[in-house]
Amino acid sequence: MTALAERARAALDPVHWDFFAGGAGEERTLRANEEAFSRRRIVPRVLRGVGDRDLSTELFGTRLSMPVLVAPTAFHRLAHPAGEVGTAGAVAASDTVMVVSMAATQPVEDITATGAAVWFQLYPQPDDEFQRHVVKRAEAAGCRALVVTVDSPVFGRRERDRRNGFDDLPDGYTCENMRDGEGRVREIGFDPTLGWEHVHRLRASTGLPIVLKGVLHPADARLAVEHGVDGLIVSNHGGRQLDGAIATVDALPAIVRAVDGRIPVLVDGGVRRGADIAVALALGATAVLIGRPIIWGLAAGGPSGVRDVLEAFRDELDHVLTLAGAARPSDLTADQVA
Ligand SMILES: Cc1cc2nc3c(=O)[nH]c(=O)nc-3n(C[C@H](O)[C@H](O)[C@H](O)COP(=O)(O)O)c2cc1C
Ligand SMILES: CCCCCCC(=O)C(=O)O
Repeated sequence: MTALAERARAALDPVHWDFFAGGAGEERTLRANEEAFSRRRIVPRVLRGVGDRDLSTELFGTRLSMPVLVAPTAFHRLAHPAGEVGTAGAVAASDTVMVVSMAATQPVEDITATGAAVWFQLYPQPDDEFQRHVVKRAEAAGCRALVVTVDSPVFGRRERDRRNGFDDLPDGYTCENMRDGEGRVREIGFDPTLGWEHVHRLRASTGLPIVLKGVLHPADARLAVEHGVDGLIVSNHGGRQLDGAIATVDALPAIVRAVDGRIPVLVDGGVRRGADIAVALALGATAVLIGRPIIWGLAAGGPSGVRDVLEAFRDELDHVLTLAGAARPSDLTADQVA
């Protein structure tokens, strides 16, 4: 465990630590994500006159200062009283993008009011009318893209949570963006009957870019492009859904080949160091998302802890790029990963 994770663990209620840290089943996929990055080796290029580096990256009309986004994660107020608003403040200061979870514990309007660039994550909701309501609210709040999580036809078996009896937010906390037109908080629906027609309905209901999160098979990546999706996140939900699923960096190359540059491909799961980001970029990802380390920063140090995590990733990536002979993320190539 990293020193930061240890500080977070010390700050958190043990049941909440298990919720944040845990995965599904035996947590094979949770471990596999980090192990798969650890196995990769970078093959540096030399004498390339790298000079000043430029880490900035554009996604759907937003310029990010680095190819690192904050992944959607639930329940930030359980990590720190500053909650998602605190995380967003750090994201604004680091000039990148926060993907706000549908299970956020603060209203999306308060989160975008920090000035952070925000995308809104949505579990596809079986009730179309309610889903339209949530999407319109995210649009009105200024969210710049919708991230639709497609790896959760049912909720994963989180054995730590089952042992701890943790199945709901404690009193005093709610999923603030699950309120319906009457202001009542709805349960998040998980529906195994949903298919591509659901994406069509969503496409018809919003002009925002739609990014599918949780794609691991190249055939699904091809279908996503055919169905008019604007971007993909190669993700296994940080090992919280299908235990035994392929590690994300192992799935990435085939998906990049299937997409063939038609839409951006992002990846998350197990990204812990600047070298992991460089590997993902070299294998064709446009950017990565960070899940648990952001929560550890928030739990251990509040908004400034999140800022420290983001700036550490920037610093490490810049260092790795220089040593690998790349002035920009796009200079890295797949032949630089062994
Ligand atoms: C505590 C926690 C809550 C999460 N909540 C959501 C969520 O609400 N929606 C979602 O699409 N993914 C959710 N995820 C998955 C993350 O978006 C992301 O895929 C994963 O955390 C990346 O792996 P990493 O934690 O190893 O960086 C959650 C992950 C964690 C650890
Ligand atoms: C009952 C809804 C809880 C959503 C929690 C999100 C989460 O932990 C995850 O997606 O992982």
